[in-house]
Amino acid sequence: MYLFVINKKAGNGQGYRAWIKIRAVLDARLIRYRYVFTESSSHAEDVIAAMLSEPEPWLGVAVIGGDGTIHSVLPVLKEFRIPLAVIPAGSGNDTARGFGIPHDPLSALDIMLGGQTRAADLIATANGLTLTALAIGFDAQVAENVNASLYKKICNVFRVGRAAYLVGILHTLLTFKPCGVTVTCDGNTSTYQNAWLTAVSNVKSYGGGLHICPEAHPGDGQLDVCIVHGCSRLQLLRLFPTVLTGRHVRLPFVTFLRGKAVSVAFDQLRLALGDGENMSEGTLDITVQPNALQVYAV
Ligand SMILES: Nc1ncnc2c1ncn2[C@@H]1O[C@H](COP(=O)(O)OP(=O)(O)OP(=O)(O)O)[C@@H](O)[C@H]1O
Repeated sequence: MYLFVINKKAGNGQGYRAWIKIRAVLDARLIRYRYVFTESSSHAEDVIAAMLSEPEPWLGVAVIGGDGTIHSVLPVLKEFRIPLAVIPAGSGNDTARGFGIPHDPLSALDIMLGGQTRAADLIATANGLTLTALAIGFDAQVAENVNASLYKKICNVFRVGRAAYLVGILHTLLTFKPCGVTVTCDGNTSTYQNAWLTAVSNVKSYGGGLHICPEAHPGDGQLDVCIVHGCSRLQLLRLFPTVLTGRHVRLPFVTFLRGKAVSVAFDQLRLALGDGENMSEGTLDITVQPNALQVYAV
């Protein structure tokens, strides 16, 4: 028995359209499933926990939505030890990208029905679990601005979700001011002046395909950290096209760290997002939870 969790709003309605296609295939192939349309993160947690408590032989929870919807089910999947299947229907879809899951809903369904799972680490903070990446500082502010914007909706209509993040970078550059950050990684502490962002990542990309930590692997038991510091606005602007391909690793104002426990303290209050969802605004103590989740992937 599979449980489908559908966020109709994800990707500006892509969630619902994907579900219509998926349901037709499930019915035609006589696959046993149940489904639920969730309204919010808290609704999802409650309703999924109640359903998974029923004595069914649950094979997996398939999320039809974006990274935020997946984020909402992580605690319950971890608790019940049920594998996650991803049917990408959001605007960013970095979870799908990180696990090599195709964008087409029926191809993604085939990955789940293929039955192969991979162990994935989770990123843990006092405010909850994250699967893809924690974005702290400028990158979080970009995502926050994008989520609240009209241009995200327009880009989703034209199925160019990534373009919304590029507009968001320009928008955020106009107001954001860098400050110092102190990062402790597995006990080693360093301070960086004029820091724009610190990303703590489990997969290579965030923000709809920005390869912020190109060496990250979701099952390696490690957190990959990228700190961008000591550069001008123009240099930051020129950094982003290079992040699309991961070429920013060569830039002198980009520092990478890797470890199991990371603490990030900006000198000023900075927004932190996990999987694109609001996590906190203060110092973050972050640890990796190795192999805490199974994900259907090839
Ligand atoms: N389980 C859920 N059911 C319904 N709505 C949810 C759920 N979890 C989160 N949400 C809300 O729906 C919003 C959109 O969902 P989601 O983040 O999955 O799609 P997206 O923003 O289009 O894609 P992406 O996160 O991949 O860029 C979230 O930001 C959150 O406010």
